[in-house]
Amino acid sequence: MEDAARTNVPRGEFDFECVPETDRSFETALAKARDGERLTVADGVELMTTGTDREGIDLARKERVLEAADRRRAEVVGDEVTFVANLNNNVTTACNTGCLFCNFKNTAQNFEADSEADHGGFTKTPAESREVVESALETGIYEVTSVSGLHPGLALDDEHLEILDASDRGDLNYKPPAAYETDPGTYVEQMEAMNVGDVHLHSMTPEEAYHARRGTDWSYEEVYGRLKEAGLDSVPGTAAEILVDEVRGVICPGKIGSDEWVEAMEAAAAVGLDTTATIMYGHVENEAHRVMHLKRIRDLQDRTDNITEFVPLSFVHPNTPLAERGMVESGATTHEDELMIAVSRLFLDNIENIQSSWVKYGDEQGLKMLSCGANDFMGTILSEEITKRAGGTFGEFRSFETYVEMITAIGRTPVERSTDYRQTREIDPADPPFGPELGPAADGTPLVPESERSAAAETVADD
Ligand SMILES: C[S@@+](CC[C@H](N)C(=O)[O-])C[C@H]1O[C@@H](n2cnc3c(N)ncnc32)[C@H](O)[C@@H]1O
Ligand SMILES: Nc1c(NC[C@H](O)[C@H](O)[C@H](O)CO)[nH]c(=O)[nH]c1=O
Ligand SMILES: N[C@@H](Cc1ccc(O)cc1)C(=O)O
Ligand code: SF4
Repeated sequence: MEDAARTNVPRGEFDFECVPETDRSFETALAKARDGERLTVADGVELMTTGTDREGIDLARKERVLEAADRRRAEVVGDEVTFVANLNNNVTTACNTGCLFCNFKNTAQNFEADSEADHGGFTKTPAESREVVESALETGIYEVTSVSGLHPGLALDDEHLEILDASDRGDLNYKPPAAYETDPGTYVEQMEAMNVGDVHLHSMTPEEAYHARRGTDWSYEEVYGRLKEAGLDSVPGTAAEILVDEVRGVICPGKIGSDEWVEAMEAAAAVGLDTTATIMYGHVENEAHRVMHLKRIRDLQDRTDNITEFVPLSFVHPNTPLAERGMVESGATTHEDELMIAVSRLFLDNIENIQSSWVKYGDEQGLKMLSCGANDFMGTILSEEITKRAGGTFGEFRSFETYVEMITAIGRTPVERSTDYRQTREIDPADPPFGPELGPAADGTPLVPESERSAAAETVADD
């Protein structure tokens, strides 16, 4: 009875050990933040809650936190707002991991060759992935981000397939690829397929790397080493969610634990790959969990120094199991979102770039975040499935023109960047047209996504 009640309690009523209580004061924490001193978790909690001495968010205090973060942003990275010309290419939505915040996935059984189910998901063969990337590359894109469901037929490479085929363990989340209507190939084959013409391949989250070594004694170094060989350039630090196991136990009990996530990220760093880091917040967790997560990321970066950006991902709730089961009624409020960005900037003194996601916040609030501590405004992405399927409504593409217009409207400088931020190009707003120039096939021509390209061609044909 108690168990059932607990899994259905609304937001804020979970039985967590970590709670936002401290013996510090908001004023002391803010003074430390303004002086650039390294913050403790207690300091971070004071800032994130605008003081544990008061109920709710104190709006005057919130403004002071945002101001401190905005000032820090200006000191660390100046007034430039960066963005990248990239494409999302998700390989498959088949996944049995069962994360309760996710509506991107579809039950893998529905993808089997003999299934009649109309599941609405997709799997791409390596050849299909290559086509998507090739076509985007022609338009001037130079990064492909690829994150996918943990398809039971996906293995690292042929050697991994052999190991999985020979195993009689029933707990490996494996079924031979031939059992599925569409064969996704192996991870290595997908990397090789997407590694077209100097494109930067940003793929294989720690959760995917875990899937790519299941049933073997291979280390994460071994796995990331082979993937790098196949063309992988950097690793998306998603699957982090909240790196506190009592929260993971509620929202993603099927996922790797926090320690293993960190282990995989360290391995990626050890083989010379850059990574990003994320937090997905605004579901069942509290402010203490958010700051403990930041601490784990800061500690990791102290050791690896390979995290190029931190990305707060605000939970999108409408179509998710968490919402459907009545475990949450909404995502974070705008005030919480702003504090999340600001405290990330102040707490993560060893990560230069804080990303504002227009997918999660929309244009207006996404721009506001650039004055709350964020300095990066994501990428063009061309297609988006994760947030859309969860019920997000902010679309799937932003053109360079839109970026330049938005960023200049808030008095900041638009700057095109490479995935790793090592290459940047300031854009002159008085010199249109605007298009990517940093990639191999990027000659400044404005980007037009595939859907609009065919629509435009039809219009011409109609005339
Ligand atoms: C959908 S997974 C795909 C990659 C891989 N299956 C994994 O879990 O790492 C990528 C990330 O999307 C984010 N995500 C999923 N559902 C979301 C939602 N409803 N709102 C916000 N972010 C979400 C999570 O942070 C998750 O780790
Ligand atoms: N914040 C979101 C991102 N961010 C990733 C960037 O687009 C880019 O790949 C990264 O900065 C490396 O250059 N991507 C999404 O699809 N959705 C987001 O909400
Ligand atoms: N795929 C993630 C976003 C993401 C991807 C790559 C990153 O490096 C960071 C964030 C989402 O939409 O939720
Ligand atoms: S977040 Fe990733 S692992 Fe979890 S259900 Fe969604 S696709 Fe699967």
